[in-house]
Amino acid sequence: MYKTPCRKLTEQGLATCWISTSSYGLVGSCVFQSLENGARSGHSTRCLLQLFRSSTCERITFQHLNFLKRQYVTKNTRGLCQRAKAKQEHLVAPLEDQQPLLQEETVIRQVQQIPTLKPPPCTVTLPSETCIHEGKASVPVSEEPATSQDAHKEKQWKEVKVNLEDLPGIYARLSKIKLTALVVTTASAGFAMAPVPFDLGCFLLASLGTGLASCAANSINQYFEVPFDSNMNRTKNRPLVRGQISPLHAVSFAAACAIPGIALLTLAVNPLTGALGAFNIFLYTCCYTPLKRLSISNTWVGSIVGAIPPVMGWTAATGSLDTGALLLGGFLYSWQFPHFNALSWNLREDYSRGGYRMMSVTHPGLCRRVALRHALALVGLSALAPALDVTTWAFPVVSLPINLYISYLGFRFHREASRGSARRLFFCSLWHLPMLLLLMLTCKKPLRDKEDSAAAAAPSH
Ligand code: HEM
Ligand SMILES: CC(C)=CCC/C(C)=C/CC/C(C)=C/COP(=O)(O)OP(=O)(O)O
Repeated sequence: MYKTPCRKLTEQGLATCWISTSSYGLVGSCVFQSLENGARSGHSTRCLLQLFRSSTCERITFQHLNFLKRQYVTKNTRGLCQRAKAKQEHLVAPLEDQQPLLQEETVIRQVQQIPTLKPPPCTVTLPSETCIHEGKASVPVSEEPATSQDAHKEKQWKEVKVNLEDLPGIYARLSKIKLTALVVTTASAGFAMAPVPFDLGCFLLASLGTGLASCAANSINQYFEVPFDSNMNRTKNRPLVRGQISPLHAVSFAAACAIPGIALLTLAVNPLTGALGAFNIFLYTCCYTPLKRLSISNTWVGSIVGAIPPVMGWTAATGSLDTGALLLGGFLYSWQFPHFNALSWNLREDYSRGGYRMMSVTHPGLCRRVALRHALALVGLSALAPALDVTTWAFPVVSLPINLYISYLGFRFHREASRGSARRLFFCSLWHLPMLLLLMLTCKKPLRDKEDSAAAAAPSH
């Protein structure tokens, strides 16, 4: 009886391991965020945060890591405080609208004529002047009438406070949750297609680990692309671009997903699957993401990233990398070209504004040819499946209609090069993949057939 290579860790040991690692990371990032929120509002929380931070000022903190300095100047690091001077009231920023100021001045004059109304003295702490670790007193601002205080407050740099109930939605968008869901589906299909008895525990652990790894990869990808995403209509509302969470929070979330995810895959499934997951995070964040701005070859690298999850599903079930795993990966590899090339066709302006090197922008003919070529490749791969003993011969027949349809749309996209043909091909790709995987599962080669054919192939003594 075939024993799946799924490591038989005790359930509670495994659960403890995962819960402790990921909850530390997640709780850590939430606590950090709520402390940061609290520090802005309450003095006691500020002392607590100061305690937390001053206790770590000798040790390396996140703020010392260069890559986090880039986007946001944090308030609590000596070298990072901006020495902005409080803006003189009469100096108005060039982009500021003069109108409200004129109204304010009239209102101020009216207010000053009313003898009883004396606005209370106010002390406003300017963020750039509140280097918490220096414990600087708040900078007193001369007594101003109420309305201009509001105007003054309006001009101040404000940190966006995260409401804890918004975090699930923010994390979902950081993880590109719909893309991650389909990635996990492909990994599950790879697991289910493997020629071994189905192990539910291993299946769930492999799916969870792959999903966490995908969430981590997408979060890091978005962290690296903040400056460019802000230039694209499609991505300008992403959490980091809008400042809904800090880079430190996003990176903590990515770590809180990556560490337990890869640990689950390595310890609870098998080292090969864990290694593939870690490699894929590296490939997506450190190869594909920078390549997007350098060369059109990024799409081929991205297709490898998308092809690895079904291979991980197969290796999770079998513990080995064989032709069936590569076939599943081949399906995903080819599927991504019609999927993305069609999508990017209607995003050419956006992609060029974001400074990305995409075929649709620089090589439009190649973009359409590659999409058609790989749509047709899906027909060929479906015929290969029974030859490699992954499915029965019914699969190429039942999958032919949807493969011919996506190829037809690919042909129209290639010939017409219109927005409509591109949109139809992209949306077709979103249902074609799950449908193809479902048909593959229904046509999976029965195990006993495999054992019979293996026995028949074995030399008789
Ligand atoms: C070369 C590889 C790929 C590239 C360049 C790519 C690119 C994209 C882009 C730019 C979008 C639009 C996202 C948005 O609306 O902001 C998208 C949507 C999507 N992609 Fe891909 N993708 C690739 C591979 C994959 C893979 C491997 C999967 C899953 C197996 C996938 C599943 C999806 C899904 C489900 C959507 C719709 C998500 C939504 O509407 O929010 N993609 N893809
Ligand atoms: C196990 C594991 C690590 C799986 C990772 C799977 C994964 C994240 C696949 C995505 C493939 C891909 C290139 C998407 C486009 O990203 P993009 O940056 O071009 O999309 P964007 O422009 O919308 O940000």
